[in-house]
Amino acid sequence: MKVHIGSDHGGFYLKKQIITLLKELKIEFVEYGCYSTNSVDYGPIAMEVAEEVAGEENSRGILICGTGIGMSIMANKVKGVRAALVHDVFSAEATREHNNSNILCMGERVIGKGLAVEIVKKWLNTPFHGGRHRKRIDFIRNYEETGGADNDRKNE
Ligand SMILES: O=C(CO)[C@H](O)[C@H](O)[C@H](O)COP(=O)(O)O
Repeated sequence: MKVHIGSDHGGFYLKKQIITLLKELKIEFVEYGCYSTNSVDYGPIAMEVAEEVAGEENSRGILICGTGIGMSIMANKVKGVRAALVHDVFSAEATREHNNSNILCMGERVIGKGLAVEIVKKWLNTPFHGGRHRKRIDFIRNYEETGGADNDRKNE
């Protein structure tokens, strides 16, 4: 698995700490901006990471800003991306098992390093459960591809 990791200025320090973790875990990664605490916009960074993840099989993304919200909104605009904004370990596990999320978003102004590290470890190591969750993801994918034209609007 390869991890694409980026942040804006609001997530810069936490990105560096997570990169240290990825090195310790010997996980291949590519770092994207930003490269200092100078103010930048999260949109272009989220877009770049999200497009890489969407275009490369078996890759994942980690995006960090002040809250994780701007990053997750932008990343989820990219077809094939399922970005999850996560600030607890339970959700980190659930979003892998249920949503097969391929991008993890976090907010440096929301959680500390210790919790963020536990979230990343859980998120990286938890497999997708498939089964009933697969058709729910297919529903989203179909919406992306067709605008929902033939999505069944009934909940079965
Ligand atoms: O997009 C965000 C909020 O949803 C991020 O937290 C940004 O990092 C934040 O908006 C940046 O704010 P700043 O006041 O420009 O540092």
